[in-house]
Amino acid sequence: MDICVFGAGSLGSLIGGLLADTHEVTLVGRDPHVGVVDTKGLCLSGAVDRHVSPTGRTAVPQAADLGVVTVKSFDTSVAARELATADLDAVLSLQNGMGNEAALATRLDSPVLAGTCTYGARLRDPGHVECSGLGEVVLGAREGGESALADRVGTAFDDGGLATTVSTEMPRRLWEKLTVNAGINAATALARVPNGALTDDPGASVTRRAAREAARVARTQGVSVDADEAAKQAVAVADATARNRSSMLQDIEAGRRTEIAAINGYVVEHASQPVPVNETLTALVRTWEAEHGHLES
Ligand SMILES: NC(=O)C1=CN([C@@H]2O[C@H](COP(=O)(O)OP(=O)(O)OC[C@H]3O[C@@H](n4cnc5c(N)ncnc54)[C@H](O)[C@@H]3O)[C@@H](O)[C@H]2O)C=CC1
Ligand SMILES: CC(C)(CO)C(=O)C(=O)O
Repeated sequence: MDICVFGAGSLGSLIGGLLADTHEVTLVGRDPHVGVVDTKGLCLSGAVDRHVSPTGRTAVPQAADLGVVTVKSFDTSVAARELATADLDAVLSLQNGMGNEAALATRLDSPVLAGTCTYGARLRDPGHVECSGLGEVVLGAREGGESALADRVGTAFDDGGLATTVSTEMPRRLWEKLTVNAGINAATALARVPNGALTDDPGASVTRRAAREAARVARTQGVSVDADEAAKQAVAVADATARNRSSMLQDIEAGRRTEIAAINGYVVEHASQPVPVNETLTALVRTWEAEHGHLES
């Protein structure tokens, strides 16, 4: 399969790198990283130890069987505009946060698949990405149901050695991931603590309440997510990833824009009843972003 990974930073480089021995992979990102990949190859380290040779470029190729989108959620619209210039048989988002698939589908003619990813990745140097943890990719039709296309992409990922599950319930899967991120990311970022700090009160109380609020909003959107189960799962993931610094904490520590709008901000935007914990977390992260010049356009 000819695969174009658009947004070859940490996650895109890891996923593209893992697939590069089995498929024709092009990493689309920014120099110096993609330039080094194209001339010297890509080194995978950490939980995976491999040197692979995907193509690296800064612009979208003319055509590919599959476009995999791994930009941060706030770059999805720009990514869609650039991907629209290519002839793609399908597009798959592996991003965190909600709204990415809809943003892609409204701008692209290609069918858009939804996906979640629990592999951990961190770009260490140009041409070098570290796998900070093995996980799995779950993918399927973005509105749920059976999909021959999802089956084909799932088989291609499986053949490439990625732990992959094809799901007929992607709306629920995406919301379940969102309840976890709503419970963990902003709280750890604001408190400047690893995920494990949220396994006991007072932190766990914030995590449970934010996850419950998100689950309730999911139900108003017609997606059945149990609030108590979501609360338990968010704390369980915080425990299972206790030593992780969440992606939002890493963004804040690096002075980068965060994905708050696609996580707690999405919960607030789609709530028909007050969601005070998500409102507070969103406002405080946005306050930090305003102080650091990341006002949303
Ligand atoms: N890093 C991880 O372990 C995981 C990340 N995710 C999610 O995956 C997404 C990506 O996360 P990361 O890889 O950590 O972010 P990242 O910032 O390392 O990678 C995104 C890359 O896209 C590039 N990019 C953005 N717009 C571009 C454009 N127009 N043309 C070319 N390149 C462009 C950026 O330069 C950057 O290198 C996020 O939604 C994140 O929440 C999900 C699971 C794990
Ligand atoms: C599940 C969690 C919180 C793991 O750190 C994550 O997905 C993130 O950091 O974005």
